[in-house]
Amino acid sequence: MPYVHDTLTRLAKSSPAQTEFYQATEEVLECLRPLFERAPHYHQHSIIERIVEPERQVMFRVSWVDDAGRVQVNKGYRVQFNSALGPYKGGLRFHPSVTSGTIKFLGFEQIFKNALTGLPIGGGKGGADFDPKGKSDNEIMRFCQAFMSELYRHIGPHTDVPAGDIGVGGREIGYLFGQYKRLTGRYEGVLTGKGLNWGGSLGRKEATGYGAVYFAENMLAAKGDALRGKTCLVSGAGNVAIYTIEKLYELGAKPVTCSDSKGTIHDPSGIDLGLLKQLKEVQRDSLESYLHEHPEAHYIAARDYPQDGHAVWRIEGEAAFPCATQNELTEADAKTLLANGVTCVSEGANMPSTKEAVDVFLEAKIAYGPGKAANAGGVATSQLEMAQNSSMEQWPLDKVDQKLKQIMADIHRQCADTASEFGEPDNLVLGANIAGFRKVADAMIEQGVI
Ligand SMILES: NC(=O)C1=CN([C@@H]2O[C@H](COP(=O)(O)OP(=O)(O)OC[C@H]3O[C@@H](n4cnc5c(N)ncnc54)[C@H](O)[C@@H]3O)[C@@H](O)[C@H]2O)C=CC1
Ligand SMILES: O=C(O)CCC(=O)C(=O)O
Repeated sequence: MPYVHDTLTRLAKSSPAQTEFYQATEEVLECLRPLFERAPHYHQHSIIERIVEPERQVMFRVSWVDDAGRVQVNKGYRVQFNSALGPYKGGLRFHPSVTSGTIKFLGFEQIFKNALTGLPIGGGKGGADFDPKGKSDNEIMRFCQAFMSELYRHIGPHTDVPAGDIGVGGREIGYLFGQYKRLTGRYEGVLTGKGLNWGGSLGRKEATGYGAVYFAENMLAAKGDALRGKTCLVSGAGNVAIYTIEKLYELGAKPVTCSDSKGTIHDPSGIDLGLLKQLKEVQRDSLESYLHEHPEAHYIAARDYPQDGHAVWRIEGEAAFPCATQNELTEADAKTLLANGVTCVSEGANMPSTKEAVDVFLEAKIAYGPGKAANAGGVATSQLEMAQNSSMEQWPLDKVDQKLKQIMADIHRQCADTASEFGEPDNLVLGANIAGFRKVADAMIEQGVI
């Protein structure tokens, strides 16, 4: 259909050099072809033209002073992509690779992910090209305060509610919240992922990883299978990876890998979760230190791995959980995973598989859960945090976890039903994109041209 090509050509002209954003857009638009054939009114309302354009983008300078007294400058972003279903909702990423294209791809994915949760949240994302690695606590605090000194004007509990993503965890949310409160004088649910004794929700920290594992369990159950007893490959070593590993153990599976930007750990007897948490959540150390406690484990340094792809995906296993970053799993990786007997891939990260890798999974008809469905448990639980904040309650952990489990089952059912409705029952990419898009597009039509 010409509209995919036309839209991408227009985007390339109006928003140059945003390759990750084009990749995310192309996937969604390709999936919408059969919907548009059945429902041409989406064309008449120019929904595609409107949905690929953020409602608002803020770019700003973040100036802060490092420990040596030097002034440092970074670039900050908040993209308020779509508010058809509710206030903008989505994380903040602090990583040196961040550009406006990164934030736009993440914000675009967030629209459909948030729609799939069935909760009243629109799509947004933000961040900065700031590198938290090697910074002192005081530098992190000063950066967060400087970042919020601009961001606070654009957010609010009923307009836009940021949260964490790569490089933004509980510590950063604390500093951001403190500065928002200082600037506005308001104590309100303007951020999620907050500390448990000042407005946070039990279960939010764990939710993205747990949700990705629940999603895998749903995909496997639909095929008469389960995670119990399976050897699992996990990439990343941050928030999502750690709680993916924790839930895999709880469900009787054996996670044998994790990775950070410097290298991969393969521990055939199972990743030592207590040690991983200590290294990454407390010491903020490199994974190589895992070997001090477990000299029998294998460490593959990223610099020694020049091939196309990532070391995690070349290790034998039966289920795979990419939980690090975008495009970390290539076509060659996907082929190796299949050759090694992987039958389930559930994406904790956003867009971790390249387009070619996704095609390999879809062709093989394995249980493949795309990020916008499989990792939606994090943002869904953020919305549960918003609900608790607005009613000034704190729910017990089992209530939050039951809701999370149900939300992940509902997302899986929606994706699977929609995929079947369009004649491709195994294609949850198609199902997720059409199901998410329909909700947003229908709301946009009902709300008029704005
Ligand atoms: N935190 C959340 O609630 C959610 C996060 N996500 C996505 O999950 C992914 C991971 O995010 P978090 O765990 O929150 O971030 P994090 O900052 O806690 O951890 C990211 C981890 O991935 C590793 N990593 C980054 N680049 C890598 C590379 N090229 N190779 C190997 N490892 C690499 C880092 O070393 C780090 O250990 C991202 O794609 C994020 O957008 C998705 C939904 C919600
Ligand atoms: O919890 C949130 O609001 C956002 C989570 C997020 O950034 C994501 O789903 O990618």
